[in-house]
Amino acid sequence: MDPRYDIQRRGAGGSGAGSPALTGAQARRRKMPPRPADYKLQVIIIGSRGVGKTSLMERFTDDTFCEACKSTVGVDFKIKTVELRGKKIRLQIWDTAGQERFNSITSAYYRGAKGIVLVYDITKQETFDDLPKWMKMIDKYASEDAELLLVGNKLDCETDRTISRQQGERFASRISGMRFCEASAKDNFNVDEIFLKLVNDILNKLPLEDLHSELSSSILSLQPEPEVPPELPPPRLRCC
Ligand SMILES: Nc1nc2c(ncn2[C@@H]2O[C@H](COP(=O)(O)OP(=O)(O)OP(=O)(O)O)[C@@H](O)[C@H]2O)c(=O)[nH]1
Repeated sequence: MDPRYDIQRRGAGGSGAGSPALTGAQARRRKMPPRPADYKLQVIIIGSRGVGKTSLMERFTDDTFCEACKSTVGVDFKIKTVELRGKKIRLQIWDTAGQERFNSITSAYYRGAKGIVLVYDITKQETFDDLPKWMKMIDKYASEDAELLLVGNKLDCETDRTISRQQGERFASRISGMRFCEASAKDNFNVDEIFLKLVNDILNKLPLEDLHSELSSSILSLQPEPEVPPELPPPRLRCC
């Protein structure tokens, strides 16, 4: 049994030598502290303006969709805890601005990401043509072992499609280890799969020592975490 949970149960149950036994009602009133996450992972979503990066993140974290989203300025993030393979994983998802003028800000977030979701819009040729430019950003700023997933978004707009599924697959197949899928943030199609598959691949790839260090950093972060990791610039503001 994982010793961490053993310690927590003893604390919460109060049945140790020095603690008086609780009545049933007292025990029910006393809340069990939430089980800490086993791992903490960061993933980043990149791609050209308007492809649906924010929409994919918000669909996954809050199950919401905004028809008229404001463009992201700089970066934003959301956290979602998922359970996978019996482990609790605290996923920090960084949503970046697609506009090139923010590249100097967004590039700072690549390094810590264990997974990168590169998004294009299946109805907009230019967002697909931009992919090599995003790959250059990945090569320059991301960790070499980051998991990569290419996503063709807006699958609900099939009638306006300009990029075939085969084109997306072909692009991904030319990049070592890159996975591919099509999705729709609007219709909530394949959105959970994007993030869960990525997390699963990250867990598969992490060497044992890394798993242990991810684990210890989770154990250490028992106090509330700062809204923004201190070494990073402040999150984006939304503009019209
Ligand atoms: N039809 C359809 N529209 C979508 C989908 N995902 C996003 N959109 C729309 O596309 C527009 C841009 O979405 P965002 O999520 O803001 O795109 P983004 O990539 O974050 O854009 P930037 O922040 O400017 O880089 C919005 O009007 C969304 O409603 C989708 O799956 N289908």
